Amino acid sequence: MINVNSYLNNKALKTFCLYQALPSDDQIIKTTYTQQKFINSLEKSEVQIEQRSFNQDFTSLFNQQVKIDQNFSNKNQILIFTTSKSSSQITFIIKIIEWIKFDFKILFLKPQSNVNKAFKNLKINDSNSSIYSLFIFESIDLFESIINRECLDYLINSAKLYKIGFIFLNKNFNFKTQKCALNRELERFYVTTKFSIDKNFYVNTQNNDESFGALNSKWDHSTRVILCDSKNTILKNQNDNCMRFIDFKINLENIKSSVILDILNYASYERVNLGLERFVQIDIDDIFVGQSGLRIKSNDVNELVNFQDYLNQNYFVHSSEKFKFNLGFSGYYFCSGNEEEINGDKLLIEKRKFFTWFDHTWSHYQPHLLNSSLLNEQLYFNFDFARKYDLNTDTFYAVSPHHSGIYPVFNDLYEKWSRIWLIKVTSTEGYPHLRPAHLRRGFIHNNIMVLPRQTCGIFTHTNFLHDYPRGIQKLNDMMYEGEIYQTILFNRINIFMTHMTNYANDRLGIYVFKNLFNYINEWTNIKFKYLPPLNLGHKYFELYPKESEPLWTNPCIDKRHKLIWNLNETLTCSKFPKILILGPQKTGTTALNLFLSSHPQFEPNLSTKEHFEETQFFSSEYHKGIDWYLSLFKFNRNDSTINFEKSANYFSDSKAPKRIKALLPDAKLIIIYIDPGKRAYSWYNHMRAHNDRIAIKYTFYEVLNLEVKSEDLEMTKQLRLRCLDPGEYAKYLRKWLSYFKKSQILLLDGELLKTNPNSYDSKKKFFCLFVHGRRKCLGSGKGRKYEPIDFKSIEYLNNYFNDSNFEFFKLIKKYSMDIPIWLNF
Ligand SMILES: Nc1ncnc2c1ncn2[C@@H]1O[C@H](COP(=O)(O)OS(=O)(=O)O)[C@@H](OP(=O)(O)O)[C@H]1O
Repeated sequence: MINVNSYLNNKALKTFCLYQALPSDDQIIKTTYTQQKFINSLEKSEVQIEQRSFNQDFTSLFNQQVKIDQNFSNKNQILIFTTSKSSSQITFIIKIIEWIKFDFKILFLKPQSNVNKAFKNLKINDSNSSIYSLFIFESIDLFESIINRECLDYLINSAKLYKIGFIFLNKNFNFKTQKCALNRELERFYVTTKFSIDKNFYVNTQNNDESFGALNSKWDHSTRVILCDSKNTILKNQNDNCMRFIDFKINLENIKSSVILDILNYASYERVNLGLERFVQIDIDDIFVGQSGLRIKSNDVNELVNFQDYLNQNYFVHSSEKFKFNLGFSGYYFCSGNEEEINGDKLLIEKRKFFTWFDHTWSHYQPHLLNSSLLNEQLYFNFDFARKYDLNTDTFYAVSPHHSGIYPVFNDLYEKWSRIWLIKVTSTEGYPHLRPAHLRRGFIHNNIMVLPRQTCGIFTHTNFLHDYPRGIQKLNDMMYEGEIYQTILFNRINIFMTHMTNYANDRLGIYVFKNLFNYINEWTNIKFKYLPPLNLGHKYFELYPKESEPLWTNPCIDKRHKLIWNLNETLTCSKFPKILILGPQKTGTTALNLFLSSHPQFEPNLSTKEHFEETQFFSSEYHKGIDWYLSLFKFNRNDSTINFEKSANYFSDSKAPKRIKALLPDAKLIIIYIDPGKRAYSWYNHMRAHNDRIAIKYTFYEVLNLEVKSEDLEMTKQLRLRCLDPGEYAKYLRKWLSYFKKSQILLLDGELLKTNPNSYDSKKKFFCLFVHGRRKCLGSGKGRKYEPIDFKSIEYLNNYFNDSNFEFFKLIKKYSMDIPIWLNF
């Protein structure tokens, strides 16, 4: 047995045991555990961790498995413990958490799991303290089955102090929620029980333990949510009767979505909180577009104005801005219907000041199908139309037909929108994909904010109640607790898409929003708000700043995207590279690039003056978009040609793994390793060769030890970091393995790449190719001649990289990858 004090003072242990929950060493010592247990727990790995973050990874939960990502910044993470991916309760709760955009992690546990190891992997420490607000267990049985659970128990002990709530799901209880009623007095929750609590409803009456007395007896409006522990095991030895434990003995799908929000809110000590405000913008696309017989007439226009008033008087009562329908027009079709419809168009223009207006292209053309001058025309003609009829287009907002050009982005549209219409905000249903709708997100590209757009069950072809696809009941179901209702409940900002014909004929647009708003008003305390599009855009990215940077997905694997992408002969799916050489820098990546290129089946990216041989797309050039990226690759001559690229800084770039995963999920990745000390020295010499002031002025050893003048310190630190950091191979390899399967990654020993006999050039002192009978070596910038590394630096580097190399060694052993010759332990 080791001395507990010294053991607990060990930094590793602090991080091991959810340090966020441990305010001081004194308190840590209260937890008693033995060394053996600790060691055991580290040995066995029975747990997998999946990191989920709303803007990091859009593929739905079960499409891919992302393990251990230490790069979590969100403070209000939810940690989900489950045995399987297929538990319907877990799937359901995850969908809601994704919908409301809270970050979460999933711990996959085997029954009887040792959870300590998983907690260690979560690497929770001082700097990311209080990261969790809620732990959700698949069931109470799973919770109880966890062995070696010191950390978990400690966490429970300190749950109240650190405000971590617990929810236990259980699928065997069929629960009805008729007794729910709205309490208007409560600001915070949507639905609560009205008067007294029905004990069978929320509170488990079996539990008579005194420690629960306060919870059970003091249940009232202010206690708010469910607290119980049927088996009386979790809280048994705790004196804390105020912990927020929630045991769901219900089937989640049977309870109201608003109750689930209440519960998440309550259990997380209000940190999972969407507030009650819901911003709603309703676009009416295709104004003036539509077949004669289905278009709006005068009475439809009057009805639309009346309905807008009705919404303002009844539902947008808390909004400082008056709600206005946002009308997307195509001027070319103005007055193109029958006589009654022409009057309708004219009346709409007469009533123009009641609404806001936006460009929907002059003749409803899809921008991606137009060349530059036609696109100009489309935008200018509509612009002139707006001026002629004095339309209120001061919204900085536009939407293109069929979302064309918005996502996948068509740079020409973005550029012309900005220039001609001063557009700053748009919306689409297509980012990252149309389905699943709850994962739709926003992004900013070329200074245009792209907001997610929601559907509300009505489309251009749904104009009559009697022929609503699969019956009107289907539409009603969507409004009453179904998808449209949930859309408003779970999205703080909603932009709905409707069409002109939805306000003519049976006026399904009015039918849907009247009933929907009424139902929400009756059953929740939601406060509807309106903001003009530009302000709404700012609000969106204020709420979700992490979404601003786009994550490009591959249009070739999404049918809808493919249809509205700028596909032509030079831009085609086969151009996407299938192999990426990731680096790190100075390991021989150029040599490998050359060797591969000389093979007739492999085609490297084109080099241009601007970026030489490396595209660096997934690191620094990402904002240029995929059309730019693809312009750097040749159109494939035949099916067997494989495009590839090498950008040696991808390896240690923090964003490259996520970006490559999103665009090229099946790519093969090549990583080359040499002794990290040699790599560091090679980089130093590379910088000297590029006349870097610091590298010229100071020796390698001085740089490593920061033995420099104070005015050079900052720059030397940067150089030192570039020398050393990419050599921390385990750290980066682990990250790549959290995004890609092991089978997609090829590790190459850079020393072998140098020494593998092919044709050794005694002058160059490296292997060179023979192409058409002539020797082809790499240029003078590769395989430089410089002084051998000094002994003190070698010693320094051996020391510096010792732990990291050992980690790397263990990692590649664990994944049964080849161990490089230079790495021996
Ligand atoms: N065949 C052949 N010819 C020349 N050089 C070779 C070859 N094979 C591997 N090497 C080693 O590659 C080192 C340069 O690595 P990179 O090409 O990855 O550098 S870079 O990051 O692209 O700048 C380069 O580093 P230096 O020796 O420091 O110049 C070489 O050690």
